[in-house]
Amino acid sequence: MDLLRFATAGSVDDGKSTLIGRLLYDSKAIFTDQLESVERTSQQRGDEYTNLALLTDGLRAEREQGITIDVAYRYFATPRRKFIIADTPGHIQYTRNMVTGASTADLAIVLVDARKGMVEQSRRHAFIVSLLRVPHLVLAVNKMDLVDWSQEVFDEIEHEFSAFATKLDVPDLTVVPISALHGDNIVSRSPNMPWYEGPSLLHHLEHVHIASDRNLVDVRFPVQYVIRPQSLQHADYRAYAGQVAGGVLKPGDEVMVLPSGFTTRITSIDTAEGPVAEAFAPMSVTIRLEDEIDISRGDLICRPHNQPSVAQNIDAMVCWMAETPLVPGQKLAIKHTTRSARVLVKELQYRLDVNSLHRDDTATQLGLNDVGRVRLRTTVPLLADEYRRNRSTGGFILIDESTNRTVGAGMITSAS
Ligand SMILES: Nc1nc2c(ncn2[C@@H]2O[C@H](COP(=O)(O)OP(=O)(O)OP(=O)(O)O)[C@@H](O)[C@H]2O)c(=O)[nH]1
Repeated sequence: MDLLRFATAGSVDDGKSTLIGRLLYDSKAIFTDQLESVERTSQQRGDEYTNLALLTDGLRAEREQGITIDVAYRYFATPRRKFIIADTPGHIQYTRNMVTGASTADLAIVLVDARKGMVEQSRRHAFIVSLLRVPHLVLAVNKMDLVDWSQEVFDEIEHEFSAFATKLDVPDLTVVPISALHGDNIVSRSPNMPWYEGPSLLHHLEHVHIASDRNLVDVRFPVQYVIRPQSLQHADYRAYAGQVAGGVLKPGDEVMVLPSGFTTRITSIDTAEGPVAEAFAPMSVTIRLEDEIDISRGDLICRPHNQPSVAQNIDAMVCWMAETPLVPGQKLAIKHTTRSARVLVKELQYRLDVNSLHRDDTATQLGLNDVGRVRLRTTVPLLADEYRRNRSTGGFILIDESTNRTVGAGMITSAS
């Protein structure tokens, strides 16, 4: 069954937790005992309705014990599709959380409160969705019950948001009026808003076409592990494990290994479920090759006539996620696909104002949650594509070597 990964974004209290709770509740993915405890707590608190946010927040609280991860993943399924929700807490360090949650998403839902309309954060969220090139964007105008299900209010928000989205290069935008609390337009079309003719939110999530979002053209297989069994019996066995980042690989295909440049052929492709006749993104597979070539972690398998850049000069858009600013001259560690290196920040070309989309080329640093364009020089070459071509081989993270914390996320605009 096909899988849709999506992320949610909204300002505090826009109703993100309630929406996720509603989707889980209505898709019956909730364990009965968890549900009963939520119902009990709601009653104790004197809530008029079962407070679905308690469900999400309860799960979230569990996860927050585990410090390192900022994003919680939740799963649910309908007969049509499986879903993974990247649930990112809205308040603190929102850019960082959003980048983490949305970087691998097929779709992002930006929530706004119908009473407040578009606020600065809505613009920022939409901008980050476009920067990360999440292929599908949904604007969910929530709390329609609190504006009397008004078409006028909805139209105005839709209009304002669409106007901003056209400046952003958002390929696919759907706008849905909902009430997460009452379930309107979540699973089925709401009788309270007969003027709305589009799909319910879940219907859209189930039907949005994602198969063609994948890059099936450029074969990219960053090697994560070299598997070499110890036993003498299998002394000649060697296989390369990793996740396909692009293209379609098949046994018999001629391939090139970078950076060495040697060519050979694929003999077989294995998965946890056994051998397969072809592999494509985002499958995790083990590949065997005809010739014994010296390959190590961080190398990349591609087709001889379709290679990524082997580059040390990287121009990229960077979302900065640390309190201490990014400044030219700084040295950082970089993680790009399965390869690690160090970089020097050579130049900050401009900082982008996410509200006006204005480029400030007098900026001398990037602060927490800032986005800007930088020029980097790496210690070893990266096997890189432009982010717009491939989100895996075009993306990277920057790490502060003294604290080992992720301080930035980057999208490559050019590599040479
Ligand atoms: N009337 C009404 N209230 C809603 C709706 N959706 C959410 N709320 C209420 O809005 C408040 C905030 O909802 P949450 O789901 O906790 O908001 P959130 O965006 O998840 O907030 P954080 O988890 O803190 O980021 C709660 O009191 C909800 O009951 C809605 O459709 N209609």
